[in-house]
This record gives sequence, C-alpha cells and structure tokens, in this order.
Amino acid sequence: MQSLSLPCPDDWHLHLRDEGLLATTVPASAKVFGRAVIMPNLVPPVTTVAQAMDYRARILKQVPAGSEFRPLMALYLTQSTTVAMVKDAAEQSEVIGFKLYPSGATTNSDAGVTDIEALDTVFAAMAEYQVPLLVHGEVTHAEIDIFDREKVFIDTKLRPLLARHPKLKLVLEHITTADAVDFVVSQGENVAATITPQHLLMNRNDMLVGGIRPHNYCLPILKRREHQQALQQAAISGNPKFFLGTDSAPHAQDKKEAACGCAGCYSAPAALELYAHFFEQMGALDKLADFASHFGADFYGFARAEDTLTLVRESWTVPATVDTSVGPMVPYWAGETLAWKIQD
Ligand SMILES: NC(=O)N[C@@H](CC(=O)O)C(=O)O
Ligand SMILES: [Zn+2]
Ligand SMILES: [Zn+2]
Repeated sequence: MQSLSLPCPDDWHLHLRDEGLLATTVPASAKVFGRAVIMPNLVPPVTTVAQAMDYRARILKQVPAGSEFRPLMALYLTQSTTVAMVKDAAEQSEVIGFKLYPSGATTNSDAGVTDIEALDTVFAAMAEYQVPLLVHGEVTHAEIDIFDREKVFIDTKLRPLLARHPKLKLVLEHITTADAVDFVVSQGENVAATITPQHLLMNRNDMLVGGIRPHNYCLPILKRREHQQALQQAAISGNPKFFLGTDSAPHAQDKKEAACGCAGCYSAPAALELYAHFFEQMGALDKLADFASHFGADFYGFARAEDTLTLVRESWTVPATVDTSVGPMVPYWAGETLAWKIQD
C-alpha cells in the first residue's frame, strides 16, 4: 500500500500548555486533527467554563488559516467543583467534560482530587446531564508501587465509583495495563479508554534497558511487555471502546533531561504517523480509521468527520529537537524514522 486516506482524525487527549508554547503546539496538532480534547492542567488549573473559554480563545489565535481545528475543553475537577458548575459545563458545547486528577498523580495535579467519595453529588450530576468524566487512573499512596498504581485505582476507586453511578459517562485516559483493558471491556457502553502511541509502541524496557531514556518517561509509567501486548490487541480489536488519545505532553528538553525529570512525551510532531507505524506493524492498517477517526467521535456523540487526510509511504526522520518559546524540546521518537508521512 502506497497511500492511505482516512476521515480526519481526532485527538481525545492533548496538552497544548499556554502562552508562547501555543505557537508551537497548536499548529502541530491542528495540521492533523479535526478535534482535540484540551487538558486543563495549567498553572493555575482551568476549573470554570469562563476560564476554559478564555483558554480556548488563546488557542484559536494560533490555529493556522484554513484549519477548522476545534478545541474541546476539559475542566479540572477539584474538591470545590459544584453541581452548578456541572450544569454550566453541560450547557457549553465547547466544554467536553471534567478531568479527574488524583492529587499528586501527575504533572500539575496538586489542585486535583483528594477525596473522590466526597464528590458524589457532583458525579451524580455528571451522570444526570451526561457530562463525561475523564480520568487519570492512578492512586498516589506512597506504599503502592508505581507499576501497580493503575490497577489499584481501578479496583479501589473506579469500580466503586461506577457501581454508585452506573450511568456515568467515563473515559479512562492513557491506559497502560491488561487490567485496564479488562475493566473497560467489562463495563457498559458508557465506559471507554484512550491509548497513547508510546504505550502501544513501547514497554518499560524501552525506558530502562541500556540506560535511562527520559523522553520515554510519562505517566502512567510504561509497563511490562505483557501489558503492552494487551493494549496492542485492544487497539486493533475493532472494539469501539478504545480510541486515539495521544497525551502529547510537551516539556522543555532541560526539564526532561534532569536529575528529576518531568513526565510526558511530546508526540504531536509525529502523532498520527506513530499510530500508522504501530497499526502497520500489527498488520492492521485497515483498523486505523476506526481507532483514529470514528470511535472517539461516536463515543462522545459527535458526527464523524467528512473531510479526509492522506498518509503516503515516504520515509522521514522525526527531528532531534523542536524550537519553542521555552527552549528546545525533544519530541517523542526523535531521530527515529517513520515509514508513513502526512501528505502536504
Ligand atoms: N502523561 C504525562 O506524563 N504527563 C502529562 C499529564 C498526564 O496526562 O498525566 C503532562 O501534563 O505532562
Ligand atoms: Zn494523566
Ligand atoms: Zn495527559
């Protein structure tokens, strides 16, 4: 196959950051994706509809002419989120839902949730108004091993939450384990998951064997190969509960290559090509369009894209660095080649 056309894909999990960085991050994603869910973990976090619409306006200023990129804003769930705020979100079409960060779980999650059960009236309102809850699914207790944090979150927090609110529309973001795959499959149609390129293409050996590779470090952390294989099978299974969310999460080179490096892979410069690389490796290129362009839109209740995007078989190398307002940034897969390229 020399070229592959698919309906314009969507990115259901994306970090664009703010200010000067938007000049780099917005065009990189707008070039490829029609819609994207914009994560709210700024400092300070995006907690209200008004803040989200201001942030959205800053994003739209950087969308290149001719692009119809649509940022769908996620609000940061905090211990102070109210039922009235859920109603506000339900009424704003450009706000997609709330993002639950367990406090301390990941980058800029300090303002996140410390007591999930205490927010039960808020979750009840989300279920009633069908406002989706997007979840970073990891516990943060010091005594729980970092490789077990997703599974423990599912067992101790997520199952009980969905038992209390069976109609809650919920996306378990950036899943990393066979346990998460099994959990999502076992739930109703209201529960889905996003999968990142790095969790499909890599396991923890790729981060730790032969030297530590900070650009492959993200949260939830890469797991063992058996978990990677479970994610791979889920992505190519044709099950509509699993769809594309890059979790492209830019951090400057000096913040990644540091004694205490930041978590996150900046995959946007090659995101769709990385997924194409993976689907081809699995002999499943015919499943890419469902995963990248159909299933997420179906889950969230959006129309499937009508315009198309074409990938051509043309080898290229992901740049070593990208210049940004905060200094050079090393993209995920930097210096490696990819066989598929987006047609200009
Ligand atoms: N995935 C990451 O490792 N980092 C994300 C936060 C997140 O999605 O958890 C970031 O904002 O940098
Ligand atoms: Zn996360
Ligand atoms: Zn993320």
